[in-house]
Amino acid sequence: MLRIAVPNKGSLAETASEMLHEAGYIGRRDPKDLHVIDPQNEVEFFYLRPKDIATYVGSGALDVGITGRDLLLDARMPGAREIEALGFGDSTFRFAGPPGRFTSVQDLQGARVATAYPGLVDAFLDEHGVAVDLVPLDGAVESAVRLGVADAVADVVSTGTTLRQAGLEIFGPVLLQSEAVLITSPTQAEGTDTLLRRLRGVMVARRYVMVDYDLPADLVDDAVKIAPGIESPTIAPLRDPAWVAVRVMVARKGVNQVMDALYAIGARAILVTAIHNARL
Ligand SMILES: Nc1ncnc2c1ncn2[C@@H]1O[C@H](COP(=O)(O)OP(=O)(O)OP(=O)(O)O)[C@@H](O)[C@H]1O
Ligand SMILES: O=P(O)(O)OC[C@H]1O[C@H](OP(=O)(O)OP(=O)(O)O)[C@H](O)[C@@H]1O
Ligand SMILES: [Mg+2]
Repeated sequence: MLRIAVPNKGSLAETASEMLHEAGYIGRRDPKDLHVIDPQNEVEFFYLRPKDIATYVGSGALDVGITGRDLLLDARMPGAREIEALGFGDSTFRFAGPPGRFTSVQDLQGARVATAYPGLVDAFLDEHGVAVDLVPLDGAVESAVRLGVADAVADVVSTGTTLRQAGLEIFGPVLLQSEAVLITSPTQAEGTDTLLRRLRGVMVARRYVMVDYDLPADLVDDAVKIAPGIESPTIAPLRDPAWVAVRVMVARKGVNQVMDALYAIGARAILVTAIHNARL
């Protein structure tokens, strides 16, 4: 049985569980369940704090896990490595301080820096030759400056609202672009490939839609330039020999622009349908 670590709460938990469900695995019946066995798929799920997942996987106690790239780096577990970015839980990791107080990472020399990711921040500052006084906190680190326990913070930024509300301004380099990732233990366990293929299928289904439309046959080259698909569109004859039916995968994000452009060149009966799953 493949032993899989899944976030039990926090920003990544819900989407991670949804993806596994869409990939055909059974999930938790109760949000308090710590361990679920899925004998049909020969996997076992362990619901753990996202911050701890790299520790379990890096030590080999569990085979694979879903966590954040920032949490993986913060754990400093040389055994655990990222094998796939999962396309959700995006964030950036930044320094912030009182407006105008710091402009570059070098300005942090000797300052007190509060963070819930001391491993990640320490490694970054080491690389840049900056020595600071790290103040490790568990969360809500934005308040540390106002409350006088730190001069600056290093934290996850998504919309930037929390920083703004705390009266802090981002400065210096992006430490990291993070998202949810699939990580594996040093020896990639049997069954990991199947899990990976299933998760890739779910990502394709989330990112793409299927577009069907009818088109005058002499416009196929123009239409294929607008929507080339992943491999190549399927072209089928219609009863009217002057027309064809086209079926093509299109990125969900830009599908309305693609529909407008296809309509503009003469495509009609343009239909968009969801893809529920895929193996490319
Ligand atoms: N807006 C966000 N706030 C916090 N973490 C986020 C956000 N968006 C994405 N993430 C990612 O989620 C992971 C952190 O999840 P984790 O569950 O540890 O913290 P959390 O979402 O802050 O939960 P909690 O604070 O309730 O424990 C990181 O990989 C982080 O980059
Ligand atoms: O840029 P934003 O969209 O405002 O999001 C980022 C904030 O969200 C998270 O905090 P969370 O609510 O998880 O609380 P925590 O600090 O206690 O973890 C994170 O630690 C930042 O503080
Ligand atoms: Mg948090």
